Amino acid sequence: MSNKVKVGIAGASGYGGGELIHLLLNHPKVEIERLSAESNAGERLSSLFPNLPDIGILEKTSSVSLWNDLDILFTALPAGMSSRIVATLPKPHPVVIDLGPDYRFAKADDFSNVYHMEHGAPETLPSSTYGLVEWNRETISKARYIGSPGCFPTGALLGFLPFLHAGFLDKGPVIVDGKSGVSGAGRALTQDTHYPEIAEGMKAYKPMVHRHVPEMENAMNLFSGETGEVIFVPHLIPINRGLISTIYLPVSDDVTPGMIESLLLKYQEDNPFVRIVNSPPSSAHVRGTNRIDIHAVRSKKAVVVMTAIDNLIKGAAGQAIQSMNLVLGEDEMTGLPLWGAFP
Ligand SMILES: NC(=O)C1=CN([C@@H]2O[C@H](COP(=O)(O)OP(=O)(O)OC[C@H]3O[C@@H](n4cnc5c(N)ncnc54)[C@H](OP(=O)(O)O)[C@@H]3O)[C@@H](O)[C@H]2O)C=CC1
Ligand SMILES: CC(=O)N[C@@H](CCC(=O)OP(=O)(O)O)C(=O)O
Repeated sequence: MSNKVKVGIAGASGYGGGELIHLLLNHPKVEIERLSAESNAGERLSSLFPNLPDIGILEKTSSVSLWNDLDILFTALPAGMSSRIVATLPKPHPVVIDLGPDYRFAKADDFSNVYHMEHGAPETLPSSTYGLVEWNRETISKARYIGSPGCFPTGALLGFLPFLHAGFLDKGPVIVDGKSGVSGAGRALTQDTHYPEIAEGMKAYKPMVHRHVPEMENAMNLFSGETGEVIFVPHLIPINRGLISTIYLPVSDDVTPGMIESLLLKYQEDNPFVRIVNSPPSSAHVRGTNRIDIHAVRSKKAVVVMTAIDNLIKGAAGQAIQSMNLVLGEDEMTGLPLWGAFP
């Protein structure tokens, strides 16, 4: 009998779910036991993802018995769905790692204010935590429910938190300019992500009102104690994968380039998926990896921090597996790609 950890994936027909399967097939400690979908329930995995092997038929997410005897359940579902599934599961049930937003806020009201819906299982929130691994390892390793961060908050928080934590921020807001590839919007067709609408053009969307603003502000407070404003404007750019964040941080005069360099080198030393690079990072250099590349420059009154991640890996499936590794007591890098192909 195999002594591998049994995992299930709810939402296996989407981009997040597909990337989880791709990565978990190369993970030495786990066996993928169950896969589910909604409109695609009944389809074979390889007909939905010809890049993946034919490992089974996707069942209906709402069949509760699917998830009972697993060790880990990944949910890659629209907002509100994973907590509704959790509410139906008899206890004890697997540790739940949600790629969506249901477990990103500690309070049900905060979730409801941002997502305009009820939380499906508020009684589970005290056993949950935010899955930003580099800043929350200890708590993640003991949590029952993990809310993996959104893709934009991942790229931004991992870039600006070291500076805030070190007390370098001067008065003023943190400004984040985010640029995401189209897979960030999920697999379902919409007019905004339809090929002619997005190819050969770029645009900002939801300036200042994106749902990732409260998520960033909440995590900023949690991990650095700062309560300031995050000004965030996301942009959709015509690439499949990749997310770039350019962050403008007002800093006091006594923060020298030498202090910035030592801070970032220590950050890299402590975090195996953080790489400090000596020129602005490219989405092409992190594609297919769980890395975040970071570069920072000092101007007269600010530090500009530039980060690049693969939105489907470090921004979603890879980061969720990094959390799973902590829950399992494994090295956090197990089964995760540090380097990728280029070009
Ligand atoms: N894409 C990204 O870069 C990132 C995504 N996320 C988050 O991860 C989650 C999944 O995103 P992503 O994979 O991109 O989305 P997709 O749209 O690609 O996939 C959504 C999945 O949810 C299923 N689904 C849709 N409606 C329902 C429903 N009513 N009940 C149950 N299942 C349903 C779909 O099933 P079917 O195909 O059968 O309809 C599909 O498996 C979202 O919460 C997203 O915000 C987080 C970080 C980054
Ligand atoms: C390009 C694009 O559309 N990206 C998505 C963010 C993807 C993500 O991380 O969303 P969740 O917070 O729901 O997990 C957006 O801006 O809505």
